[in-house]
Amino acid sequence: MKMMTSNLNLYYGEQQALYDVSLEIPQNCVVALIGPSGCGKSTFLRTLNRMNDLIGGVRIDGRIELDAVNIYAEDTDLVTLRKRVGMVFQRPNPFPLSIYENVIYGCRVHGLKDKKRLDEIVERSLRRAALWDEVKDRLQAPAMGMSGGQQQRLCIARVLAVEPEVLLMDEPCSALDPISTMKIEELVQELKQAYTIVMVTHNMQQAARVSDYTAFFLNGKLIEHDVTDTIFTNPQDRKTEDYITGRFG
Ligand SMILES: Nc1ncnc2c1ncn2[C@@H]1O[C@H](COP(=O)(O)OP(=O)(O)OP(=O)(O)O)[C@@H](O)[C@H]1O
Repeated sequence: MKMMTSNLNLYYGEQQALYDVSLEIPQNCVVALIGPSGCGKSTFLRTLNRMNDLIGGVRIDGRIELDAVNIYAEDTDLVTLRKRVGMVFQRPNPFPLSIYENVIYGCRVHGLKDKKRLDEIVERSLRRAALWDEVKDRLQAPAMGMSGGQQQRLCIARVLAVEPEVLLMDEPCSALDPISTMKIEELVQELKQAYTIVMVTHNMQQAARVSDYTAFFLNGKLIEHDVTDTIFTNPQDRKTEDYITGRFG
């Protein structure tokens, strides 16, 4: 898997939200997107699997390549793209279905029916999402009855069930308590062995703890990106330094 953006600009109607963003996303790494509110982190994240297409009046130019193919090409199949590049949202958003049905939701959409195969996928995905032991005896229980942290891991299991290559996470811990947050952070560390993860976070300690690379955005521009340790100990740009030392944002 090789993903990169080059000279990416995005406009909401007349208003430009991203300026000339060029970023490479290395395989089997965690890339953290940081920056003050409104700087374009979520907008950038959503371009990577074309979720912005769902918003009226959005226009982009520049390129986003997945394995050297422009994902904004006219013949891109969006269902396949979003299967390869899955997304986890800020607030856990399970469907009002059982735990089991939540996990295999995407597989059903893709037409899979074989019960034995679906059972395997449920177990494998819940194990990968570090949730299996907590729910294996109540797979038919409603997902809405789980804790917020469990619901978020269920949403991760739901994405993993369709075997993505890239996982986009938009502040996946912002609605969670500290213990659930720690579990998700540990899980992200595990998952990067098999997946590539791009994560928006407001929390700089979290970026420092879990990511390999960090990209700092300000006013729609990518100011600086580098190995996470370098960004936090020896940033090149004064604006990055001001942000990570808490002078603004
Ligand atoms: N659906 C939309 N329609 C119009 N403008 C939008 C839309 N979504 C975001 N914007 C604008 O684009 C800019 C970037 O917003 P975005 O949500 O990407 O920033 P962010 O860094 O993720 O912020 P936060 O950390 O607060 O979530 C902002 O000026 C915002 O107002």
